[in-house]
Formats: sequence, C-alpha cells, structure tokens
Amino acid sequence: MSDTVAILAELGVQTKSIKKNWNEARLYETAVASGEARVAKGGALVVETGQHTGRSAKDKFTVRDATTEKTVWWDNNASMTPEQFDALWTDFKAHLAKQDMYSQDLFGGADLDYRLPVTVVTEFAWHSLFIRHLLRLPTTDELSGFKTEFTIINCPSFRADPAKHGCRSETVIAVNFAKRLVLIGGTSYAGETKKSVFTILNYLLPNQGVMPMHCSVNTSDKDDAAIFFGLSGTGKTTLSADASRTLIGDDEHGWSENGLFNFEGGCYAKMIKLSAEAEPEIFATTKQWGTVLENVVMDATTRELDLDSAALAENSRGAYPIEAIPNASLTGRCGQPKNLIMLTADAYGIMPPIAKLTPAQAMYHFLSGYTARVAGTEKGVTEPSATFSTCFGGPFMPRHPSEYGNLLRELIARYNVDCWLVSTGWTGGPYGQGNRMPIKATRALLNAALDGSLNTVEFRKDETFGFLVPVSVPGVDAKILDPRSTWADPAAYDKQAAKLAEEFVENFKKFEAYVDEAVKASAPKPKVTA
Ligand SMILES: Nc1ncnc2c1ncn2[C@@H]1O[C@H](COP(=O)(O)OP(=O)(O)O)[C@@H](O)[C@H]1O
Ligand SMILES: C=C(OP(=O)(O)O)C(=O)O
Ligand SMILES: [Mn+2]
Repeated sequence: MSDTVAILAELGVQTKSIKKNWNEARLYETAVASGEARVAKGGALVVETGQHTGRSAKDKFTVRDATTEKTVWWDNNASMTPEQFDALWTDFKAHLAKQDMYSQDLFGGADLDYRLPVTVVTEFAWHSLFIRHLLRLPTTDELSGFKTEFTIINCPSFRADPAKHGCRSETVIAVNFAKRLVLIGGTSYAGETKKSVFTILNYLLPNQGVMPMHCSVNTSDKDDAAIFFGLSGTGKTTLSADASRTLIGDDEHGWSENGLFNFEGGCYAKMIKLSAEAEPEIFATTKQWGTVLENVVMDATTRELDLDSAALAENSRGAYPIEAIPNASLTGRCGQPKNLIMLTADAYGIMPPIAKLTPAQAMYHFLSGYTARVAGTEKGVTEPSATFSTCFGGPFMPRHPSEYGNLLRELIARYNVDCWLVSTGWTGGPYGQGNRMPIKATRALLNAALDGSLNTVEFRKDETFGFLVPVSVPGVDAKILDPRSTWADPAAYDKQAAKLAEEFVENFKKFEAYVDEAVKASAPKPKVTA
C-alpha cells in the first residue's frame, strides 16, 4: 500500500476532489472561506460541532470475523458483521463520490520501530488540521516513501442506517481490522478520529510486546519519566503540562524496551473554565494562531473567547501541536519510567489525594479503572456515580484487559516502577458538599512523589483500601491527606467509603479468574463500623 492517492484507488474510493497533505495555512484559509470555522482574537480557529460535542461510545462497532472473534474482548466491544460493514462501505463510497475531501498521511507513534503510517481522509478542512496537529508529521523524505497501513475516513454528513448497517443510529464509528479501515459518519466531534487511531494501536501493539496506555507522560533532565493513567476529566492533560517538567504527551503512549513514546504529536485539552493561573501553558494556546477551538463560545463582533461558558458544550476543547507547550519534547520519546500514577476524579470524596500502591494493588486499580461522573450541568442531579472503565480506557481497548494487565505488570516489575493512586476529585465531602481538589495541591503532591521525597515520609494504612497514605508532606496542608477528617460528619464518610468498596468488589468479579491471590487481596474491604 502507499499514500493517499494510491490507497484510495486501491480501496476503490472516488471523491469529487481530494486535497492531499495541505499544510496548516492552506487548511486555515479554506476552513474560514468555506464557513466551517471563524478566527478568534489572537488567531485561534473556532469551530462548532452541533449535536455531538463528545464521543459517541455506544455508536462504535468492531467487525467480528474469524480473526477478531478470537482476539477482541466482545463483552466490551459492540460488534458488526462483515456483511453489515460491506453495506456501510458501499453506501459510504457512494456518498464520498459527491464530496470534496482532504487527506493527511501521518504517523501514529513516535517510536520508529513501532509507528503506524495512517491516512486520514476528512470531509472538513478543520478536521484535517486537527489530525495534522494531533498525529505525527512525516518529513519530506518520509512522505515520498510513505506506505499507509490503516485508513480512517471521517465524513460527518454521511448518515448511517441502523436497518442496513447494523448500527444504532445515524452516527457510526466502524472499525474493520481485516480491511484496515475505520469509517466515521454522523458526528463532527474531532476526538473520534484521534481515539480511532488509539484503538487501532491498542489492538496491534500488544502483539509486538508493546504496552499501549491511555495516559499522559512527562519527564525531566534527570530522566525520571512519569506515566499518568486516567479516564476523561481526571487530569492527564492538565497535570502533565508542568513548567518544571518536559511534556512527552497528554493522552496516548506506548511502553516498550526502548522506553516510553507518544502515539501523537499534539494535545487535546479541555477548555471549560480553564484557569490562566493554574494552567498557564494550556491557557496560552487559546491565544495562538493554529489552535483549533472546538465548541468554545466566542463573541461574534469582538472575537473574544468566553472559556467559562458551557453554552455550546461542557466538553469544549482546544487542539494544538505539542510545540505550543513551551517545555515539550519534539521527539515524543523518553526513557523508562520511574513512577506510575493512576488518576481518579473521586466525586464521593473518599479517596485520599495520594496513596502509594504495591504492584498488586496497582494491577487491581488498573483493571478496575475507577473514576466518578458528576452531574455537570444537569438540573436537579446532585449524586455522583461511580464509573469503572477497565485499563482507564475501556472504550478504546479491543483486547481482553488481562492482556494489557499482564504486559503492565511485567513492565512495572522489570523497571522497578513506583506506583501511586492520586485523586483529583472531591475533598471536604462529596460532590455537592465538598470542593474539587485544588490543582496546586495535586501538583505539590505529585512533585513530591516524582522527586522521590514522598518515599521517605511517614505513612498510614488506609482502612478501606489497604494502600499507604502519607501522614504529612512538606508544603501541603496535612488535613487534606486524610479525607475522613475533612468531612463534617466522619460517620457519613465511613458509610460512603463502605458503599464505594462494595462497588469495587462487585465490578472486579469479572476479573477474578485472571489474577493471582495478591491482586485479589488488593480489593478494598468495607470497614466494619460499630
Ligand atoms: N486537582 C486537579 N487536578 C487535575 N485537574 C483538575 C483538578 N481540579 C480541577 N481540575 C480540572 O479538571 C479537568 C481535568 O481535565 P483534563 O486534564 O483534560 O483530563 P484528561 O486529560 O484526563 O481527560 C480540567 O478541566 C482541570 O482544570
Ligand atoms: C479526547 C478524549 O480524551 P480525554 O478526555 O481523556 O482527554 C475523549 O475522551 O474524547
Ligand atoms: Mn486529555
């Protein structure tokens, strides 16, 4: 296979026109001229995505054939038959024949041994710009010998038909590993494209012994890389951009014998209520030419941005090349990690802001993938709900969690990595009563973990979770380290902690057959209260 033109011919795709590998400036001009986008004060490109302002996880389907039958974990991945995919593909091609399209030949993966050449074909110029920011650009030389290995076609104006295509609605994300093709239709949320590349790498890399991870990574000149696992909204992007560390990437990485590597070349940050003070590096990107601002509210006349407004979406986003962050790595690669952090936004206010995990506890929490969803803007809803998304990335993990878990466990042991659980969620009570953990406090605790100083402080054992929690950390209010003491009613804390422990135990049942006694013994134990 080869680059855009050859691959489209090989796939039998005809488009009205195809603009191949256009650069940022040309895509900008076209996106504005065609009415897809507007320019904000400072130069960022502002777009609105309409109905879909986040991923449509339930509209994602993987083709179930003789191979994927055995390699995909179907409990966690919705399936589509090869015949349904073919019907979708036929209709997709008929639709594409009437469209002016853009394409980019890019790499997913900064490690030269493991990178995947992909061609991303999009209906929107701004989607082409987005994916050019997010993935890794080939050099001129690499482009001349480019051989695509996977094609992603994103056509928001296509409407899927559940009766014919085996999907659920007019929106579809169809992944076909045999045909090396992903089709996206009926949604404009740009995150679908980048998470499709992630899904592909998550499927392919374990076969090469590489651990793919939904995490951010940063390092320093001391070669002390840190991995930050976490579900959406837990702080991967926010916390990895830190003035005192070198950013490797904010969302998707691989871990091999060569070290850690970014799958991407850009970041995709949440813009809602972004604070210039707590997140200065990310804030600066909103005022730069090149940044794609998705569903950020802008005044039509002054072109001032209103980052606090959720009028278009709670999940407003900014996409920018990693160079937009001052202390970012351009190679996207670093050495073996010293620390591994699992981020959770515990809205129940039960988890401590930091805890030290044994390797077995780390495996337990990796397979559990706990965070909590909060009501957000919905009226009248005050209760948070627990979410367990395995490997901290359930919607992007085609294989059985034990495959990822076993790889991770081996790597943690081989490189002697210290593991931590960090709650960026609520303190002083649950969502609705307490407050979100201050970013400053989380950063101070993380810095103490990463510079090694946290290994020398006094710890207590958490009665419910069994992990070790520091009693005091220089520069941090000792009270927040013990969540129970921050609640007005400690008995209410105990009750809620027991309830959360039960939810963990219930969720973990499906993994019990795949883990050893030490991992099973890492389950939280509801504390017996008098
Ligand atoms: N203590 C904290 N740590 C990290 N993020 C926090 C914290 N408190 C509030 N936030 C907010 O939570 C959100 C975290 O989102 P983000 O970093 O994009 O997560 P992810 O990349 O994991 O999806 C940001 O909007 C950030 O401002
Ligand atoms: C882009 C996404 O990732 P995250 O929220 O983890 O940054 C997403 O989930 O759509
Ligand atoms: Mn992120």
